[in-house]
Amino acid sequence: MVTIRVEGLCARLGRRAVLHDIDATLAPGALIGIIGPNGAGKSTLVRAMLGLINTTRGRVTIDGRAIATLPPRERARAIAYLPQGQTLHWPLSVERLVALGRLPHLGPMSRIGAADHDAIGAAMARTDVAHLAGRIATELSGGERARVMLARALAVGAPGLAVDEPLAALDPGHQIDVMQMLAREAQVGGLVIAVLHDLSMAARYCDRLLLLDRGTLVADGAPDAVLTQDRLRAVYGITSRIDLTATPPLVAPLDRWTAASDHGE
Ligand SMILES: Nc1ncnc2c1ncn2[C@@H]1O[C@H](COP(=O)(O)OP(=O)(O)OP(=O)(O)O)[C@@H](O)[C@H]1O
Repeated sequence: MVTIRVEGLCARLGRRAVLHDIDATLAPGALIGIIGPNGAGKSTLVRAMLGLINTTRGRVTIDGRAIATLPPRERARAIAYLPQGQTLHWPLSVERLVALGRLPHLGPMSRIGAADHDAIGAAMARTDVAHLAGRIATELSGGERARVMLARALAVGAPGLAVDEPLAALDPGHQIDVMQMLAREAQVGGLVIAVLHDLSMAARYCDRLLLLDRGTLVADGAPDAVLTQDRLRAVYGITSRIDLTATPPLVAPLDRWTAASDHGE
């Protein structure tokens, strides 16, 4: 089990202040969605939680230890990370690519063993890529590649999992598979953090949502507390239809908000 604590976190990228005074404790056993418009700072927050960028103020701890002091391999074993829209440069087979997820567990001279093979096989089965094992990863479709990269993250077998836009490029069936898989990871005690743009999926599967707007955490709570029409209008600039009591819950963006929207014009 792993807990991430973010206290008064501020971050700059280049000359731009990107995160402003973020406070949140992310405890195990929950699927936590990070939502917000393009450029709001979602990926930056995830990267800051993993110690992958320098922060200007505040601190991040993993199980009470400052992230900046954790050796990279230890951090990688604690929280597996699927970055947004990775490009592949090397023509590796799918199986070898997924096997890279085991690197944080291997010493410089050690070889992959039975436990590693089990983790690789299980990760490929869970992301429905076992049938692609022998294919060259650079020759896959966008959605197939996305699932292979997710398999690599799962193969780590870490108690924490941070995935940045895991649904991008996936067909509806595989989107549901991935969200169900993330929810199951959380149910068995994992800390699962997912950057999402699909608000219906976020409402349906996440236990908690963090809503970012221009680098500020403007809402943090259960989906029904966070996803309101007023908030979506203020943050995304849209009108929406929201029915969180439906099965499954629905959040449908309708239109760009304008002053006329409030008068039904
Ligand atoms: N290397 C960089 N130098 C300067 N600014 C950057 C850099 N990388 C990102 N930014 C800016 O930081 C802000 C936050 O970016 P971030 O990628 O965290 O947003 P996001 O919420 O994940 O967006 P998206 O939904 O588009 O993926 C944006 O305004 C972006 O333009």
